[in-house]
Amino acid sequence: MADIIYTKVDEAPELASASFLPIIRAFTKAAGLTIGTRDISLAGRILANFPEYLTDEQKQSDALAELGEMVKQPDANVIKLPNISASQPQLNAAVKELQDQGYKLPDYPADPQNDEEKSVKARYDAIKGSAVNPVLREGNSDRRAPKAVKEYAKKNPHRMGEWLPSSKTHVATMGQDDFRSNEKSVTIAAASAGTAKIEFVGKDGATTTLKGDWPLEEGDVIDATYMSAKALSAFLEQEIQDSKDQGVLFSLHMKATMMKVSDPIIFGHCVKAFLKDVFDKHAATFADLSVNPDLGIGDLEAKVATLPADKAAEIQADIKSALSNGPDMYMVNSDKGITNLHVSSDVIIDASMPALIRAGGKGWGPDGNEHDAKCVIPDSSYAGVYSAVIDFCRENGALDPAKMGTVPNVGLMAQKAEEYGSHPQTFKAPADGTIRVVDAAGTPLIEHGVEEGDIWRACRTKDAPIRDWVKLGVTRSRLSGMPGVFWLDKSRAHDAELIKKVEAYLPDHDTSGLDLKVMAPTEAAKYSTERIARGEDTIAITGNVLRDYLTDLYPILEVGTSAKMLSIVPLMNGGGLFETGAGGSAPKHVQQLQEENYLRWDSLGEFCALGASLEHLANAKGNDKAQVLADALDKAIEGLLDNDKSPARRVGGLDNRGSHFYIALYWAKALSDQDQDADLKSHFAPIAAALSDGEATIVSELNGVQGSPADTGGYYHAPQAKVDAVMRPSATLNGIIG
Ligand SMILES: NC(=O)C1=CN([C@@H]2O[C@H](COP(=O)(O)OP(=O)(O)OC[C@H]3O[C@@H](n4cnc5c(N)ncnc54)[C@H](OP(=O)(O)O)[C@@H]3O)[C@@H](O)[C@H]2O)C=CC1
Ligand SMILES: O=C(O)CCC(=O)C(=O)O
Ligand SMILES: [Mg+2]
Repeated sequence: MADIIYTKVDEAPELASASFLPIIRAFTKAAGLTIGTRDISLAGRILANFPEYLTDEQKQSDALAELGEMVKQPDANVIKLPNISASQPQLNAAVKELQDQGYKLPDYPADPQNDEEKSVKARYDAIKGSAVNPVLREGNSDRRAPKAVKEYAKKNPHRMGEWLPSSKTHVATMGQDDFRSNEKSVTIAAASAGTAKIEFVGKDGATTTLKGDWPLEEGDVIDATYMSAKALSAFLEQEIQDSKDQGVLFSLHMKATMMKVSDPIIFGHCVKAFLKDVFDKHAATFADLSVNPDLGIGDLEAKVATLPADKAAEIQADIKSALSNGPDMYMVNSDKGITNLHVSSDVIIDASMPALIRAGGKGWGPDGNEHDAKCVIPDSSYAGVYSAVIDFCRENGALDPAKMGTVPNVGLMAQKAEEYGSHPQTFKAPADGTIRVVDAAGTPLIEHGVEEGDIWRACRTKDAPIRDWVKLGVTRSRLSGMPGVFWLDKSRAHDAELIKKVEAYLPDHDTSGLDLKVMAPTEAAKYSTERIARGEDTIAITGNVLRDYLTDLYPILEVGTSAKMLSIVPLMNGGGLFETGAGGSAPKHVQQLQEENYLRWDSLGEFCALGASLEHLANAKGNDKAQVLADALDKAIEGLLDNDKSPARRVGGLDNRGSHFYIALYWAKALSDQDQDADLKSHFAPIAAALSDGEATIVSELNGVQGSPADTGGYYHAPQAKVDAVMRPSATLNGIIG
């Protein structure tokens, strides 16, 4: 196995890899280290799952499965870049692109008619959504802003929108009949351990098994809950009307990628509520077209466009008038008319809510201008966190990045913890009846009366990850000297079980002198936000969903983006997984590259992950050269920030490729300046000199290509040679690195 595995992904970070990976390879080779790659891109995962449709040359191994095994080994050292968590439309588009390239893949069978189609659908469904991270995360999460990044942000505060006391921006949430309010939770006792099942019992007493094999171990915390479909619809209709009455944008914020079964259904309810008249009037036509509201207005429009012209025009006019009669909608792209409800994966809560708060509580409206917004977050489990921050900003004005403290996160995520591992246990109730979890001994553990269409789900949190998470919280608090807050609500069923475990496991550690407490999420958000405003730091020790939300929320407010975060996953078996940043794969950036050959992706997350990975390698294998590389990279990162060589946003500035040149230059300089390792010093001295002498030429070669379209030959599956040609345009730099 290579010393370090670097993942091949999609979109902007993958484009960046074409430029950065050759630099990594060249630098680490000098220390005798090897870098392997594994393809976890959406296209790569599709190809790996359909070998029987491909020629031998087209076949690809299942790199995700391999990595899933690797992360359980003590010597694992994996750098994980963000990948696409595909919605249905993204999956369809990737399949289409591959088919056009000559891969004879089957279409996605929305309504499978035979065993083969069922198998195809099941395989595609497994590729959808957040299918990668949960497999690799065999450890809990430690995400924080590196010191150099925080200091840079204080000296160079990013722009924050103004928060006015008159802002009408607010969060709307159900508060009843939702996942939070219906939750029940138990910790599995020895007598209940074994293979549990999930059943639906109809009004007539007939029992159907929804899931027959759910292995539970003693100590696991399980919880189950449901959201009432009727209550959800009524809530959405009321909030749509209220947006219109208040004259604020209507927006829906969810995580249809991670919560890939439940949230598309909730999204579909919202599409139907917003276009209620259209769905009522054209019910028969929509049934013929197999319109599925869960796929969004984008899919609806595509299906309507296949109708005879006059019918299509009639429905298109009805959709248009429904959109204009309703409240203004929060837009994904107002120039192109793409609304919040076009595709469920376009607006993802972890990124969308912080961006809105950073902008002073504003979202983009259909007129291309910023407006106050109603932020609909149907389930009330975590909605209060955003309300607390919004309320704080409304009362106190925007937070000041020049003075703010920091909120690092210790997140419980190992082994598919909590909601983010729940999709195999999420079901839409087939009829009125009862859904229940029955343990191996046949005893019902949890049950709920449900109505047809209700969304029911069960989550599991394993005991070993909880212990590890408590330990990581204590360790981080000790090392950083910061107080830590466990964001747990004793009035919520699942959290109450977790609090018992936290109380039981904390005494295993030396907590003397540490300030550790438990607070409900809304209070914790208020407390932590008040503290950052005063320049004070507080570790948020949270469950998996809040890990995801807070590691975008606070970084985006503190340092402008979550791309600059250090994101470490100490694997439970001793290895290291180093995630880059905390954000996603930034589709907008790819578009900009295609249109004007400019990539504004900031690879600082990759730089930080590489540094942490090298340091881990040094410690785990006693490799001194790896430590020298890590220390020098640290200096290079400081240099990059101090000299402002991160990518600018627009053509004319230094882009991603230019920032890679500077990291190489500063890294080589730091290596030739150090005295711990004479071999590395002498190896890098001429490289540093060549890079330094070539600076003007290299920068002009890199920047010279900007301004006209770039062709990478594909979006999901671009030929490497084409990507390399676009991403490595400086012959001078390539010569030195090569
Ligand atoms: N770990 C993972 O694998 C993750 C994957 N995803 C996936 O990523 C995709 C897009 O998600 P989305 O919610 O749009 O979030 P993104 O983080 O991709 O985009 C939000 C915005 O954040 C800014 N941004 C993010 N990263 C960087 C960076 N490195 N450099 C500069 N700016 C950055 C960009 O802002 P601006 O436009 O202002 O430049 C971008 O448009 C989805 O498929 C999603 O599932 C999402 C989160 C994590
Ligand atoms: O895996 C995903 O889909 C997103 C992950 C994410 O947003 C995160 O871990 O912060
Ligand atoms: Mg996230």
